Amino acid sequence: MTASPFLNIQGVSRRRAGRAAVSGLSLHLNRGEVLGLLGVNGAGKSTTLAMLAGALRPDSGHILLDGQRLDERPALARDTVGWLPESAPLWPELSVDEHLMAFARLRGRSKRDARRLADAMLDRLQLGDLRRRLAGVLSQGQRQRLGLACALVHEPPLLILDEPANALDPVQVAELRRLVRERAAAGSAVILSTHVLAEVVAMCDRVAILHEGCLRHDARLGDHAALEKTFFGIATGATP
Ligand SMILES: Nc1ncnc2c1ncn2[C@@H]1O[C@H](COP(=O)(O)OP(=O)(O)OP(=O)(O)O)[C@@H](O)[C@H]1O
Repeated sequence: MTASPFLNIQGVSRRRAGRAAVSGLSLHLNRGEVLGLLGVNGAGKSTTLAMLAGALRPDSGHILLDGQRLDERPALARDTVGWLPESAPLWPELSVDEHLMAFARLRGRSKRDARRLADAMLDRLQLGDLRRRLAGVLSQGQRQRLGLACALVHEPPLLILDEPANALDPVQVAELRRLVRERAAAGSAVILSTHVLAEVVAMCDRVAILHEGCLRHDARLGDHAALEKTFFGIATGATP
């Protein structure tokens, strides 16, 4: 008997501003896997990720995490998911350290546990020197790193990253790649959206391509040239 997938998206649709943003999406992901979600602007990537994080409700269809329906267990996303949205939701008047403590506590960790996790994350993302700095005065790349740290701090089994390399310098992009592979090796399922095909090749095991809200491709990753051909075929309409 095959075990059911950790993340199981079953025929999910969602309209936004009167138009179909995601249509009948079915997709699954196992622990330890890294899935890259690709698509042109407006393809429905962020809408999909927001639904997985429990921040948007599907109009129809179901999302199951570890066999449980997200819509029936409101706390499930909070406990299970780490989400870096397209623009990291930070409080300008809180410090880097206060953010990490707040996120770990919001995810149900004890004060002592939160302290341990926050310290580990400050160290891991080289944010130690910035720990007392207010989020409101961080550079764009530093804010992105803090957003990433907030998504990761409670060591979530499902990690959802919406364009995680945005604003990061090349050193931090390399660190991001290591971090993603590390989380997957530790048993997390990771789904990330990006516009950079090289990021998918560097980080992912599988790639899914959305076009006009519909899943058009879901396969194990080939090389860069094969991915480029598939992506442009779908994006330009050359692949029917
Ligand atoms: N807050 C919103 N209100 C209304 N419509 C929205 C909103 N956010 C997105 N949409 C619409 O939903 C559709 C899918 O958008 P979405 O942001 O999911 O695409 P995306 O693939 O993430 O795009 P991008 O690569 O540009 O970030 C688009 O038609 C977009 O205009």
